[in-house]
Amino acid sequence: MATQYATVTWDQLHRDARTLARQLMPLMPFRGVVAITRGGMIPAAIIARELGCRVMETISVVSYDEEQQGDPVIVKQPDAAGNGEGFLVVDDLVDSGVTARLVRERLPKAVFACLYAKPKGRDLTDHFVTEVSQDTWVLFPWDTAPLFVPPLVDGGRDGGAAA
Ligand SMILES: O=P(O)(O)OC[C@H]1O[C@H](OP(=O)(O)OP(=O)(O)O)[C@H](O)[C@@H]1O
Ligand SMILES: Nc1nc2[nH]cnc2c(=O)[nH]1
Ligand SMILES: [Mg+2]
Repeated sequence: MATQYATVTWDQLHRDARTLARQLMPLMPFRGVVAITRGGMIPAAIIARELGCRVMETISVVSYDEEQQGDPVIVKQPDAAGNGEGFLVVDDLVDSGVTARLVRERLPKAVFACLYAKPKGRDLTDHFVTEVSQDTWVLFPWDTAPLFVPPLVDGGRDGGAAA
């Protein structure tokens, strides 16, 4: 169970996706990009734009219900990617590594990249931008919304420092 949360803004996500694309430039060209849905779709689109990739495929793995992990199942196959040769697989993050392991079994020849990596899953990704601790739950911009926080003088929590 996560003991802390890290909020990623749209700006930060875009910067991190561009940083990852820069890391991947030496591996060009790719035949296409495979996004692990759903979390990998926006990072994959940003990276495909930076690398000039027009061919995009998806693989859908279902394993989490909120923060609770179950057995992973591929509910949509990446048929256009064959065994992954020449393809770049993109996800938002690796946590336990369960999703990445299953996708790598399905696409053994692909290069795997994600924005954020927790220690347990780090070795399952070929590339990542930032490591976060295992007990941190990353909140992506599509998971969150800006909220009104009452001023301290009105009895509000410390919205800036403690949020
Ligand atoms: O390394 P793991 O422990 O497998 O966790 C990482 C996976 O979990 C999240 O996806 P999720 O299953 O929540 O689905 P979503 O992308 O559709 O939100 C995240 O987007 C990764 O794909
Ligand atoms: N949003 C989100 N989904 C996850 N799936 C596995 N770990 C995480 C995480 O830290 N944040
Ligand atoms: Mg996911």
